[in-house]
Amino acid sequence: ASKKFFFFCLGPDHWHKLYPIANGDHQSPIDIKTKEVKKDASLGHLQITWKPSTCKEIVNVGHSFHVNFEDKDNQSVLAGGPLPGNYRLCQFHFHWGQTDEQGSEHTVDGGKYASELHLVHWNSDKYSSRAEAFDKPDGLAIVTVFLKLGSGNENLKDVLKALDSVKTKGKKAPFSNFDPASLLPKSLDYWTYNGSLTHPPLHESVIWIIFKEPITISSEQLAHFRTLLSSAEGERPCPILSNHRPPQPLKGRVVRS
Ligand SMILES: NS(=O)(=O)c1ccc(C(=O)NCc2ccc(F)cc2F)cc1
Repeated sequence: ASKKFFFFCLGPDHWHKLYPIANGDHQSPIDIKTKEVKKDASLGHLQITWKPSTCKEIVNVGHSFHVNFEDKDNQSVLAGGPLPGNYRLCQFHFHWGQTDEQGSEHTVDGGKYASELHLVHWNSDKYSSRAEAFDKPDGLAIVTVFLKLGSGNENLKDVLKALDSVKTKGKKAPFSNFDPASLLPKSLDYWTYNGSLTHPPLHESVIWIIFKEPITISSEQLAHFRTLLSSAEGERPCPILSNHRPPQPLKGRVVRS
């Protein structure tokens, strides 16, 4: 595991040596070229049922932080849109950059946002756990919200405050009764395409659902993300200044809306 973690830290250009799928045909993120998006009338509305009571804890995973949800039953689920059935919410996390001018993983017509929120769900109709679902082509559905540099986001305050209790790698703290729907934009119009996890093990197991409308985040809130440490308690502090993978080749895939 430490070898894998070491590789992780070498950065995206080295991952293919340990994870050959990094050069696969369904890698994420991608640049969304809006003129090449295909309108698909068969795509329905998303059905989002997230229960704040299933929110459980916040964890420093070394390269980011995860807010984990209780996923032993179908209380917080996603369905509709491009999905064949129910997908259970298991965690959300953010990606950010060294400066406010970059940080998102997906880009739109080459444009980068300051940050990107991923709400990770697994196919609980077909698989019995997230671990079983994680490497299956229809295993995961990740709802994505762009964060545009602007005024402070009131709904991020609780998450940012909780960050102060998980500063160092491996630390976790209780985090309950948070409503992830408070981080959604007004419009639920979305793009969708098939891709992968954006960092190792890079499984090509993700149905991506990306909202077109961003929410906002302030420069101070972004700076707060960057105070998170990849170092463990007692080690020399090493801030996580950026954790976003650059866009990958589309390889003939079609983005639909
Ligand atoms: N940035 S992203 O949204 O694309 C993303 C989401 C989740 C994970 C993850 O949990 N990886 C560890 C992991 C944990 C368990 C498991 F079974 C497989 C596995 F990849 C990686 C990337």
